[in-house]
Amino acid sequence: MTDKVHLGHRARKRFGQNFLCDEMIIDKIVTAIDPKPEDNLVEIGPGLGAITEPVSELSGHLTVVELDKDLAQRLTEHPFLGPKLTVHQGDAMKFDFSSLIKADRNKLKVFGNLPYNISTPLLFHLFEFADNIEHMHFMLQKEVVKRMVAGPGSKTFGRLSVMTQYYCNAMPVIEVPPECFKPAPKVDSAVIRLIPKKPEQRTAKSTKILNTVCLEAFNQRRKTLRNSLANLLTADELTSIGIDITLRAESLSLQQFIDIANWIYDNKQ
Ligand SMILES: C[S@@+](CC[C@H](N)C(=O)[O-])C[C@H]1O[C@@H](n2cnc3c(N)ncnc32)[C@H](O)[C@@H]1O
Repeated sequence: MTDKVHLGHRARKRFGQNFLCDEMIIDKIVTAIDPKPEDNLVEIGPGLGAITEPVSELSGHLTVVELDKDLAQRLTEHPFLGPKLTVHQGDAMKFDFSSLIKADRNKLKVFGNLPYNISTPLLFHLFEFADNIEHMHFMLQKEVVKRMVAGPGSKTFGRLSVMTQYYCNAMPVIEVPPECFKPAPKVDSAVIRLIPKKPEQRTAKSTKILNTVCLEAFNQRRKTLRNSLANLLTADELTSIGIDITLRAESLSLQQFIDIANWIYDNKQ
């Protein structure tokens, strides 16, 4: 039970609270973020400030978005940290990250040890702001990181892989065992670096359609594309785009997913 109380705060499971307590890992994360005074830094879920504090020492200022009212208040009132922070108490999944871009401010550098229970929808929300973001560093479940970086042919290649790689160049940077957190999660963790691609590299005419194609294709991943995509296109239509209808979703490249989505956009809208 005592494991659940860290720095006088009882961890709330519903907010996905697992606080980092390993100085070496914190150091590695801060080195990966490489904070500078001119940076427009944003942390999601600062919690008790494990990463916030060393980042603020290097940057002088950062914005934080924290859902837990007690933790947000604790940070605001913190004698040393408080003055260096702009604290937004609220849900990062509803936060308009573009509101932090001001004429005199650089693109955002976003980071956080994310609440694992909402990490996928939160990542999708952040992808919407790809044009406002320079880079992101997130601690996630190692399984999620594996899925994000998986390529065609891999068992973990799925919608999260396609959508992550559509928006960003993604690379795992640090592996983190459970004992580096209080309380310790039941799973291994890893930090991923995400660098949004330039708008001209993101050639889907509708990301909504791209997402739908992924949902349909991977929903029944053991089926061939002729069957799994039957709700969206006929076998002839798929063949006309150059897709082998006897393949499964896990064999398609990112570009082929984009080609299918753009064909639907051009012909079925
Ligand atoms: C895994 S903890 C990380 C805390 C701290 N950054 C650390 O590394 O020790 C996740 C943090 O995200 C906060 N959180 C949970 N859901 C959130 C949401 N929807 N929006 C913003 N913050 C959230 C939690 O309250 C908690 O502080």
